[in-house]
Order: sequence, then C-alpha cells, then structure tokens
Amino acid sequence: MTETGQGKAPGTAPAVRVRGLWKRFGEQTAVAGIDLELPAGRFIGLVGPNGAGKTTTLSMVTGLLRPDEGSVEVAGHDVWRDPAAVKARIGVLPEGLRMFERLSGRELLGYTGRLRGIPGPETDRRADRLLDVLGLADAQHKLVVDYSTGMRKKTGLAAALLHNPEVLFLDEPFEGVDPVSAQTIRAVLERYTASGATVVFSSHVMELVESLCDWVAVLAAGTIRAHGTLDEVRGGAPSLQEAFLRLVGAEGRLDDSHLDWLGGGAR
Ligand SMILES: Nc1ncnc2c1ncn2[C@@H]1O[C@H](COP(=O)(O)OP(=O)(O)OP(=O)(O)O)[C@@H](O)[C@H]1O
Repeated sequence: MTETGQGKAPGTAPAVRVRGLWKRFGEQTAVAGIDLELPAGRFIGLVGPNGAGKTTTLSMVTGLLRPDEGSVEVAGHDVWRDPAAVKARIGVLPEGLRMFERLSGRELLGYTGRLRGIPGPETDRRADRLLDVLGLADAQHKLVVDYSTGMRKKTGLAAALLHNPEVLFLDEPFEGVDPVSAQTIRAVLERYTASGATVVFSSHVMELVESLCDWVAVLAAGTIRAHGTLDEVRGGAPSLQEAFLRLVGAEGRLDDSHLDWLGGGAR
C-alpha cells in the first residue's frame, strides 16, 4: 500500500491502456489512432519530433483533453468514465504549467495537499521533505511569480508528487532546468520508480531518455512507430538517437546544398 492508502500493484495491470485514440484540430490530425499499453513500475519515455502529438496524447491520457475517439485507462480506471479515481492516482506536470503566482512555493504545496485531502500535518511533513530534496527550502517563502523556470518545474514536480501517485506524467520535465537541478529531479524520480510507481515523461532529448528510461514509445505524425524496452526499440542501432531518426524517417534530412549561403563569409 502507498502512504495515501491506494493499492499499488505493479505488474498486475498496465499503468496506461490506450485504445483507438484520435484527436483532430480542424484539418490537423494530432493523434491518429493510437493503441498502446504502458507497463506499470517502469520509467517510460514518450519521444517524438516537434508536433508528433506527445502533448496531445498526454493531455488525453491525463483527462485534460477529451479524445475524438478511443478510450484511456490509467491504473485500471477509465479516464473519462471514472475521472475521480484516475485523478486520485496520478500526478501531472503539464507543459506550460500554470500556477497560482501570488502564493509562495510553500503555500502552493499546502493548498495542493488540502485539495488532495491530505491531513495538514502530513502535508507539512511531505512538503518539508520535497522542498528540501529539490533544493527549494531557501526559496519556499518567495512568491511563485518570482521563481525561475527551473524552480517552477521543481515546485510543479513537488506538487505532482505530494499525494504519492501511482503514475506520474511529466511533459518535458527537464526543459529549462540546470544540470544540478536535473540531477536532483532524476534522483527523485529514480527513487520513486524503485518503489514500484510509474513515470511517463515526454522528451526530445534522446540521451536523457536512454540514460533514464527502461521502456520507450516513439511517436511520429500522431502514430506509434515503436514501443518496448530500450533494447527492443534500439534494435541493432548503436544509440536511441540513431534508432529514433530511422523510425521517424528523418535520416539525412539536411541537404547541405540548401544552406550553401550560410557561413563562410559570403553575404
Ligand atoms: N489546440 C490546438 N489547436 C490546433 N492544433 C493543435 C493544437 N494542439 C496541438 N495541435 C497540433 O497538433 C499537432 C501535435 O501537437 P503536439 O503539441 O501534441 O505535439 P508535440 O509532440 O507535443 O510537439 P512538441 O515536441 O513540439 O511540443 C501539431 O501539428 C500541433 O500544431
């Protein structure tokens, strides 16, 4: 059992089960019929080029955006039929996270704890630990509006972890984060998955995904191009980056002759 009393049974049900997922914005098809199962208890990377549909997929999986077609289950619960059960079990750090700017980091966590129904003293205990581990203790009484990008990400992560979710969804969690903070976030996430929880995060940075994740899904043009363990997705390729370029059909995209005017003193 987790500290919040939710049953966590890694391996019994997939963390996420997506069937026939579609989303169109006018003429633009952002997600084109995704079927995917993400295993529980893994550190999972969702990778894809710009515009591949990662954010749209994560938004639908976390109940922030309604699909045109298809179904999503998280930890065995249907996201649209049983939203409260899903929301109790997930933590989300969305892209472009909006926060209450006029609260301090500390107040924000206190508020999040109350929303999550965690008793005050327990919220305080967890907030103390998270702020400390994430290097935010000294800034905890500053207003969020005055935080740097990295501090905002770390505060958002603390808020997403406060209720000890079964599945944590992070959209580009390392973007705008300095290497020291990135290392801290990594350590926190590794500790969290070691306890049987699942992390699903999106990224363009293949080296990061390769070093952190043990399971990967590759998305391009709204479809899944490959999924499986890191070794399965890499196939025979020497690195995930090379496998990725092949899978998304981007090998040799740069034809030097197009940029023959660039550099070399020619104006
Ligand atoms: N609200 C929207 N209205 C119109 N088009 C949208 C909207 N949201 C996403 N799209 C389009 O859907 C496609 C997928 O976008 P999405 O943001 O999911 O991709 P992504 O993989 O997260 O990209 P990036 O890595 O650049 O953040 C893109 O072509 C995008 O322009």
